Amino acid sequence: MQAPAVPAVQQQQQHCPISVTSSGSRFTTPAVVQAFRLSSSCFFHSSSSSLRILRSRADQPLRRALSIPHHRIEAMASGQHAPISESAAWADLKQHVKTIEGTHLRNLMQDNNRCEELIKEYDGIVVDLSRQRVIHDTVDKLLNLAEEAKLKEKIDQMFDGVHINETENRSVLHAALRAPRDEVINCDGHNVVPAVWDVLDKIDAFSDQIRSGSWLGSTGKPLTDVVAIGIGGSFLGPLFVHTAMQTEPGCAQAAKGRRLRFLANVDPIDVARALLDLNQETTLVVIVSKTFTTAETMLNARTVRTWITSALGVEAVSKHMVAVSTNLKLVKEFGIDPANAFGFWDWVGGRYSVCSAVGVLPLALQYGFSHVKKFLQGAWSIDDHFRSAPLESNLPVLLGLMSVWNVSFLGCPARAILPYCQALAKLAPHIQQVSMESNGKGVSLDGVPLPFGTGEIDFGEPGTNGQHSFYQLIHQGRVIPCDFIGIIKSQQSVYLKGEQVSNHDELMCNFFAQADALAYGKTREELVAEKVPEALIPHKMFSGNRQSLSILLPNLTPYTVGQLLALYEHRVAVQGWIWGINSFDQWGVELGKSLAGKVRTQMNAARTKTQPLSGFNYSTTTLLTRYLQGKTQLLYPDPHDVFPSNVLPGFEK
Ligand SMILES: O=P(O)(O)OC[C@H]1O[C@](O)(CO)[C@@H](O)[C@@H]1O
Repeated sequence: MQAPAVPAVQQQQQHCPISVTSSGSRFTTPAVVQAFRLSSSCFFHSSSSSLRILRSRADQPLRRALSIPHHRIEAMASGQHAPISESAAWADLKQHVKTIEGTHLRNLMQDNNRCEELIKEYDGIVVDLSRQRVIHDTVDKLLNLAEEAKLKEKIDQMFDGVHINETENRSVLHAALRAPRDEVINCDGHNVVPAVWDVLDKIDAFSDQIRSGSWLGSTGKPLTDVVAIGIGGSFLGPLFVHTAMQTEPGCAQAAKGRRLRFLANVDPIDVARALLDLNQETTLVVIVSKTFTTAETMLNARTVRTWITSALGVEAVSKHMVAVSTNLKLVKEFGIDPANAFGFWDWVGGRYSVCSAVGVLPLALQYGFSHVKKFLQGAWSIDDHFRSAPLESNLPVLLGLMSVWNVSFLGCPARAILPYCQALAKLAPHIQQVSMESNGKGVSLDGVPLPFGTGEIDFGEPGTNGQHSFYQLIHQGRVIPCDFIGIIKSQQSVYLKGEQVSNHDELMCNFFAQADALAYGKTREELVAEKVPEALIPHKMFSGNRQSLSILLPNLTPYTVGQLLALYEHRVAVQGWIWGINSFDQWGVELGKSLAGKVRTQMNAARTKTQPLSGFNYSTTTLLTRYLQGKTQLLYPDPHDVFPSNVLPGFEK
């Protein structure tokens, strides 16, 4: 690795007088040097004499000489951190963009040494970064940026249980959820690993009771079907892992005769879909909510409780409903025996909770705990790598840095997640939440508006389906950095006699082809050589030079699913730490929730007392009025229970 670049301010220092005269005052050398030191650091501290000088009325020539804007001096004085974009490492990367703009991946890919340097491997996972628009220097400069952002310290702080989620005053310890029994991970002075394993052991025993039939429903029948009710992080992660495990032969075998459904949306259509063909007598309902207050989840929980009790009576709740939450008080108030509740902790963020009981319970019920344990072990393999590997060979760090490079320097705010594996169909929706809820922020950790955009717009579909959908835009329209994810040994094997390749090989041919198509493109010369008519040449040209990265997994087992999950989770955290934001809160979801509450109150008043709407703008009033006048709506007051009635047309028996 190269030596860190000389920070811009230090370069200035070489040209700047060592003492500055301002309004007749002469500043001493140490003050100027100290100011230089402060301005070259990402972290600014108050109470230094240089700050007092800089804030004084006589400071203007000095500030100008140091290129420090007044608002920054004030921020320094109040203890705020400078945005990373004011660092020398950031400026150096901005400058470096010009060098990269003079390159093309078509040429960069010919440098085998470069490619070799950019292909990384850990615990069976190969990450190929050679199709990123980077050269050796770029990686060095990104590592300088990581150093400037104190990335290593941030990673250590996370694993040390420091309250890095500052706005909620919480630790961020989802890694502890998959730590081996003998690991020590402290939060507020206590090792949390034993408590994690208490819950895992409880899930192991409970899932075994359900699966073996030693726990029966209220009418004495085995509970073969599970409906997990939850939304956001209490849904997307478990759905992703379930979808990935469903077709894995060992898991499929273990799940024989069982069904796992998810109910997330408050839309009654989702209720109908989740309950279709299920029988209350053989159904176990798991209510999953970290807070146990989420409006959608709680209405769905009450709805399904009614579905259970209307058929089996109120006493059936104790046999047919369990809960996963950090709020065991509300679980009890809901009517679920605390003995049938599986807890977790406020140091687990909702979108990082799939390795807590949130995911482990429904998945263990479906596949048995032993399979889920392997998933946790896979995630821990990456956790351990993340906390201990040097940054230059640390997979989540490198992935995160590449994303920062693409978003903040190459101007590509979106990212496509393209698994060439149908079992990973729910990876992109899950990572959408992990990434966008974490990093879609507008202010720094200090609450200061950031002068650059953060976060990525994540979307994706499995290949090759995506190829027949949005890849046109990726090839000839906008530049969207792509993550290609391929599997060496498929969960399923099909080879038809007489076909050139097996079905999985056919899929993977596309995986390999797409990355090169994006990188190389197709030139006018190539088209001319192919005798393409002149009029069509502009339409058939591909600029190429479109970056992607490839992740190759040996197979798709619970273990590698865990690895993939942790890889993305930590990558997102790396991005957030570089940008200087809090990736672990989500205040941006609150406003819409509270406005929905206001609409709910008025909706009820309008339906029950035909009260006129008030306080809404013209647009909302018009649409709400039209909605309320609709003839197909339920009429209040006649709140008959939903089940068994015909309010779910098409699904009644
Ligand atoms: O698990 P809970 O508390 O019901 O929250 C569900 C989801 O709602 C959010 O708070 C906001 O969408 C997510 O962060 C969370 O995963």
